[in-house]
Amino acid sequence: MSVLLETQGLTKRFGGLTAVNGVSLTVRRGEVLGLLGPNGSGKTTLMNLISGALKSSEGALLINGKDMTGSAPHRIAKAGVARTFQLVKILPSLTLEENVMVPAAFGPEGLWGRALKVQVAECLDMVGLTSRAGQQASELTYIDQKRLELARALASAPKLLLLDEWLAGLNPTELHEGIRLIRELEQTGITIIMVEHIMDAVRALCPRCAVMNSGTLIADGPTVEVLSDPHVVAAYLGEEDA
Ligand SMILES: Nc1ncnc2c1ncn2[C@@H]1O[C@H](COP(=O)(O)OP(=O)(O)OP(=O)(O)O)[C@@H](O)[C@H]1O
Repeated sequence: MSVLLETQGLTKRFGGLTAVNGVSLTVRRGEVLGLLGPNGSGKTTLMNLISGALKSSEGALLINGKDMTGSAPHRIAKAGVARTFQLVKILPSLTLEENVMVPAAFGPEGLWGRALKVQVAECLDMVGLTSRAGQQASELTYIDQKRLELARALASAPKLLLLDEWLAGLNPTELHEGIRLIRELEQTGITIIMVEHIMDAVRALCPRCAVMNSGTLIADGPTVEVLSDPHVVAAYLGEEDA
């Protein structure tokens, strides 16, 4: 598997606070990487650096071998990165179809006409929302809002999908559905980095995980090994285990 994403000593300072501190991470095509760590350890900031929402203070970001350090979010999106947010971002007054149409038409793919229709239909189908395409987004349940957000992220046909606690807040049945959905996505060959606190989901979906603490990467390896590392368990995961 070839390398899709590489961060080299990526660092982000907010005034005197170093939120991400020299993180070097390599993600290969088709991998599903779990990004773990206690609250405030820098996971979302790292996702923001990868998506271009934040510019790094130091270090480099390479996507598909290309140096994208300091690039604007739309350039990084064009390079194949899409994301979901911790707090769902959908357009409540629009239909589901329109919600997906917006990023498909105005995102890096810039689709129109028949190609746009096909892409919207495929994305809604991938997340199981085809039968509700014409419904208004405000009418959706929480899990369906999450599905829609995922469809919006998929609209730009990303190579790398960043999921920021996409499974958070789901009840056990919904969680089961959510895990199944991510597994289906994985089978399409897409590369995924998922920030996740739900350890059952991490075990089910991520063969590899990386753990952050106070902005620093403290573990990176096969999930079984990382999660059973006594230091990781005791210091960072014990209280979070679901
Ligand atoms: N825009 C900002 N300005 C100042 N400080 C920030 C900013 N964004 C994040 N931080 C700080 O950076 C640190 C890392 O935050 P971050 O949100 O990346 O952690 P996290 O691991 O994603 O936490 P959580 O699991 O709670 O979402 C925290 O101390 C946070 O308060």
